Formats: sequence, C-alpha cells, structure tokens
Amino acid sequence: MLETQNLTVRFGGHVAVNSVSCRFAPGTLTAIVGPNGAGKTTYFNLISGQLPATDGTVHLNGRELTGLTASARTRAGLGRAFQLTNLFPNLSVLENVRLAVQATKEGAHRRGLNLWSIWSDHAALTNRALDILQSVSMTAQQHAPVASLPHGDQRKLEVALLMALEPSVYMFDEPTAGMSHDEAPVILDLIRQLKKDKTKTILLVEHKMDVVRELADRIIVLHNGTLVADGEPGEVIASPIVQEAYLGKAKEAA
Ligand SMILES: Nc1ncnc2c1ncn2[C@@H]1O[C@H](COP(=O)(O)OP(=O)(O)OP(=O)(O)O)[C@@H](O)[C@H]1O
Repeated sequence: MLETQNLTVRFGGHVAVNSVSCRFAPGTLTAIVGPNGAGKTTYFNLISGQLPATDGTVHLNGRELTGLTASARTRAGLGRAFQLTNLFPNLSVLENVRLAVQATKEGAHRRGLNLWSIWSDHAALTNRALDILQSVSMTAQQHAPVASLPHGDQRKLEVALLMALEPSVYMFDEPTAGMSHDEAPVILDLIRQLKKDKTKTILLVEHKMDVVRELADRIIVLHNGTLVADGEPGEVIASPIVQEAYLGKAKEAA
C-alpha cells in the first residue's frame, strides 16, 4: 500500500500541493486528473522523491520514504517512467534491459570476482532481460541500438526498463504525450498488461479522458493543489468539479 499523509509543498507563498492524504492499494490503477497547474506532476515529484516535501509523509508498505532520495525510493519499490531519460542510446535494446535487470540484482554482485559467478550471472541476467523483451514484444529488436528505434519503440523500451526493476508501484505521467496516433496504443496496451498483475499499484496522470475512463479503477482530482474528488470513474467524471475543470481547460485552449 502506498500512502501519502498531508503531503504538502510550498514554493514561496504558493502551495502547489496542499495536504494531500491518499492511499493507493495494490491491484488498482488510479488516475490523477485536474486542470493545468493543479499540482499533479508536483504530487508525483513528492512521491518519487524528485522534490522534497515541505510537510507530510510518504509510506510504502508501512515503510516511511519521506526523507529518502529518489534512487533510494526506486530501490524501495517506486517505479517512475521518465520520458526517455533513462535509456542508453548507443547500447542495444537487450543491453539496456540487462543493465536495468542488473541494477535490480545489485546485492547479488557483492561476492567478489569469481569467473564462474560472473558467467552464470550474465546468462541469468540475459535470460531475464529476454523474458522482459518478449513480454513487450520487442525480441526482434534486441540487437538494435536504441538510438535507431522509432520514438514509439523507445518509449515502449522505457516501460520495459521499468518492468525490469520489478517495482511494486508504477507511476506514469502522461505516458502517451508526444506520441503519434499509431504509437499511443502500444503504451496503453503495456499498461493494460501491467494491470493484470494484481500485486502492482499503478498511478497515472492523464489528461485524455477516454484513456482515463478505460483504464482507471479510481480517479482522484487535484485542483489548486488540493484533493477535491476521489472515487469510482463514472461518478467522478460526471461530477461538477471535473466537468468544470475540463470545460475550463477547453475554454483556455479556445
Ligand atoms: N519547482 C517549482 N517552483 C515553483 N513553482 C512550481 C515548481 N514546480 C511546480 N510549480 C508550480 O506548482 C503548480 C503545479 O504545477 P504542476 O506542474 O504540478 O501542475 P500539473 O497539474 O502537473 O499541470 P499540467 O497538467 O499542466 O502538467 C503550478 O502553479 C506550477 O507553476
């Protein structure tokens, strides 16, 4: 269970996230919606440790993460997708995934230099990496340098790297942003696939209401940094606050 309690951050006089208390259970996908500037990405940053909180706490499975760095939170089980910043463009697809698998198994490499264990570990890491590539249907591209892949495949690989870390929480911030009409379904398929694993908690910041409607088990709404609605998707989407927020957004765009 991921839990934030009174999570708050102030920038000068501006409260970007205002005392947000929420629990996210394994086996649920929660969409976080709200108008531009509502504090959705900032809330993500506070959870994943990119930004220190002014107040409040973050716990994962009873363990307090609040004072930990972002990398320590990753090791604790928080997996956040960053758009392409985690990829090594000059390495092959397989090498990228193998490195991510290796990072997860870090503790297993403290036995000192032993040629047998290096060889057998390498084989085990490769097999695990190949399993992951198979689950994202990228086996055929395993030897391609990442830089040569189309944008959509690079984004897909990023999800594969996240899967390699075996997080208990997956955090996606507008996962299809900047993707073409053809590319977006691939990422949404991967999220659908992750949802089948009932031990995982998934958080999704998303503006596209059709995507939210299809994927979310629950929606929370942030408005001016405050949690203003939380519930079953149909109910929340129909609520005046969401209608107004998205109507407001449509007016802004016009
Ligand atoms: N590092 C920062 N310093 C100052 N203000 C910040 C900082 N980060 C975010 N903010 C402010 O906090 C508020 C919330 O921003 P945030 O990016 O979290 O909104 P959002 O809901 O993710 O918006 P969008 O849907 O447009 O991505 C905004 O007013 C933003 O300007």
